[in-house]
Amino acid sequence: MSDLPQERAEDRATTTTGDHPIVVKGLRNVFGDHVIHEDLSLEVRKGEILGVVGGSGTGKSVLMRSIIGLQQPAAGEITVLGHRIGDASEEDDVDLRSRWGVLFQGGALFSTLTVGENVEVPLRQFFPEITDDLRSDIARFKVRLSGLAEEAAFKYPNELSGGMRKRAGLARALALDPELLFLDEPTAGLDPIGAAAFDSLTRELKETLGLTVFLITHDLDTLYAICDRVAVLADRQVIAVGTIPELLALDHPWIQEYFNGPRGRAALAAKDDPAVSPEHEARPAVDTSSTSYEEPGAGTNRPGGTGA
Ligand SMILES: Nc1ncnc2c1ncn2[C@@H]1O[C@H](COP(=O)(O)OP(=O)(O)OP(=O)(O)O)[C@@H](O)[C@H]1O
Repeated sequence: MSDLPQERAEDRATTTTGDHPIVVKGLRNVFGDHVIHEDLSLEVRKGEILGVVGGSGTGKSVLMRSIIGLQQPAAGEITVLGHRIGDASEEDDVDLRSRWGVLFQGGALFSTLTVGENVEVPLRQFFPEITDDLRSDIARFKVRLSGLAEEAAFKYPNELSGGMRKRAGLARALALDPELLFLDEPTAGLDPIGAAAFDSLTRELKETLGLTVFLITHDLDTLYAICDRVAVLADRQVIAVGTIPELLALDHPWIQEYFNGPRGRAALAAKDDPAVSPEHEARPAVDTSSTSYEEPGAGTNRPGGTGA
């Protein structure tokens, strides 16, 4: 293991869950005889966007599912917002689940419901007492907050572009004003302009809403553009956590290949070039006044072809 996680292991002794809304210790996940995680530990800092990277099949999604209680680990302790996952009473469990939002790969929208109705699903589930009108108003607000025109609330998922579906999934993830946002490959399948716009939206929402974001991605541009730190999964563990410069200083072969390979260097060059950085988008990422269905962020200069 590199120096970075070792330092973090020492930090753990003094960790308060207030500073670290997500704390994972000694996690083990196994499917049959396939060990996915072994003694995996990770802490997510309050208010950060933590990028989670690793080769395909290293267990990024399984880690996320373990944190949100959808995957029962074979061993280990997961504490989210001060509550031990798996140990909470049913009431605490419901309270906890209302404090995070999740954008699954592909959006996971109900195809027979409109976007607005999709956003209303968690509102109905967790706040059954609110009126139909208020629920509908909240849903339309979340749709706008996610950078879609309000009219998109009345569309079905199959009437939307891939980028708009991601935003619709984001609107649903934001339905309950969460403290934690989990994003599983949010820019996968988006064109470079749509991906850059989604990155900017994520950063802007994190800052305006005070979110802590756990973001699984293969997209190097996303890592450079918006992540405060990056956690690297390899060899069944989180082998390092740090800023990209900190990770680049490590000599782990996968980290070097990932960040210093041709795509990594291209993403770094793009970040350092003011002409192509996300701050220079022609349109704001969150355009709550827009009434058009045009993909938000059109006019960005994100370079193409950098998704790993
Ligand atoms: N329910 C399950 N039953 C059996 N094996 C599973 C299950 N869920 C995940 N796995 C296996 O666990 C491993 C890790 O899967 P996971 O989806 O977390 O990988 P990942 O790092 O997110 O990959 P990718 O980057 O390709 O999305 C894979 O080998 C996968 O086949």
